[in-house]
Amino acid sequence: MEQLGKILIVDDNEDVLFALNLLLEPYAEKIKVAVTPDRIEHFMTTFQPDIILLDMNFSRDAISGQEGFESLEQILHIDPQAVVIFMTAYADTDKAVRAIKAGATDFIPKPWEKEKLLATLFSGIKLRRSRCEVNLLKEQVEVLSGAGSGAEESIIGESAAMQDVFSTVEKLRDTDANILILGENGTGKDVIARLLYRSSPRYGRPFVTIDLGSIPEQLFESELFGYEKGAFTDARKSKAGRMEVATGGTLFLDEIGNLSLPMQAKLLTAIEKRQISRLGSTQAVSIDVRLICATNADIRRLVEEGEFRQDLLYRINTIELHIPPLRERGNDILLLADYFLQRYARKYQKEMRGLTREAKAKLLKYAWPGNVRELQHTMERAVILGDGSLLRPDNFIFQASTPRLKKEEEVLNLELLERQAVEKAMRLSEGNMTRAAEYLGITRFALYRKIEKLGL
Ligand SMILES: Nc1ncnc2c1ncn2[C@@H]1O[C@H](COP(=O)(O)OP(=O)(O)OP(=O)(O)O)[C@@H](O)[C@H]1O
Repeated sequence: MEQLGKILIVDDNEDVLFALNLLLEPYAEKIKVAVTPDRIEHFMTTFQPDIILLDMNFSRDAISGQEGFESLEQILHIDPQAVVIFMTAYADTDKAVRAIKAGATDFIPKPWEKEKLLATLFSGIKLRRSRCEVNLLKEQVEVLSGAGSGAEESIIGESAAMQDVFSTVEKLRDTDANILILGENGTGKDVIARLLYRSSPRYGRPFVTIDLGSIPEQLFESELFGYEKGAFTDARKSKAGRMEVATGGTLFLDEIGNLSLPMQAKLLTAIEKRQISRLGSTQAVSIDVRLICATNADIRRLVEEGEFRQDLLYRINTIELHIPPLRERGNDILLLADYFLQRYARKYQKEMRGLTREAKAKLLKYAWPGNVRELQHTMERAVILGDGSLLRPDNFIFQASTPRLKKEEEVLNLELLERQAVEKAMRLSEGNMTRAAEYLGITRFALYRKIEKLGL
């Protein structure tokens, strides 16, 4: 049987309340009654009714309907999507017209005819549902209008490493698989996430981003799942969470490594059940999102250290895309430098054509720990401060001038490993050389030699 949702009846006549309760109980999800209008606000925030049956006349002034109009105004102020159906024993068309003009949905004279009352309530609930849907669509449109940003941006990359990335994106063109994008800061994970979205069957539907690195932990839940009015002190009106807004489309969770363990559990449940509940609500909402996640963290190490749930990782990494650091993209550095030079020369109206040979060599030699973002900022600074038609080496000043060791190289560097082992053994043995040598499995004499060699 079709359901009427949650109904709030506001009437001071106990017989009316009793009769309505009896009549509507088989059809309603839940019914609450308020015998005075001053209880309306309480029920609007705690119960969030779908339909409100409102008596026009309370005791103060029995026939003008004034109190009813005041209550209607109060209800619509709290929830502009509210469906309010007026009831009065003094039915007259003038008041009905006034009530509809003031925002009521319909009007029922008392005593009512059962069939007519039910028909009015059923069209009321339909209206309520479509109003809520329209509201969600409006939020989605807002999101969509922001999703195009960056669409006109070119993605530069001719190196083999980037061509690999593009060919994987191409293979994923018609799939709905969840993707995990891994890469250092500034490598272009966000750019690739948007490319995946634009080449997916969900293009044109919402693309919703949450940067988990930039929102405070206590807001994660309300951002992801939304909340009902009154769920917490500042929740003055209900709001759909990003998962709900993304429904039918794509949800991009940036910096997923920042998600706390309790939130990981909630996200996992939402993905598995394909439904969420807004904070302050017990009603489940179905969601259908394609997940793209990104992180610069070593996610497998986080799993080993118990900081990231393995089962969640399996859910989000159907396909893993590794975005190479800029220092592994060879000549792409120069292509990107040229691209940013043109862009900023246009922006700052400078007559700049390119870079000298020496400047190019300097850019190619540098390790770019901040990757494409660092190159972009470097070029912007150089264009602003530079003069002449070609940028020279002295237009580029880097913080780190020697190439950094790559992470894996650091891990495999024997001397570094030896130094760390000796330092650790000394720490554990609290300076006792015999014990330290035992920890390391070498003689005391060999340990002295090592300490000398490593300059410890
Ligand atoms: N291949 C590319 N071609 C052109 N511009 C790029 C490319 N890759 C990245 N960019 C630009 O570099 C900047 C950093 O890229 P993006 O924000 O996508 O990196 P990220 O890996 O998501 O960074 P973070 O780890 O900080 O989230 C952006 O301005 C982006 O437009």
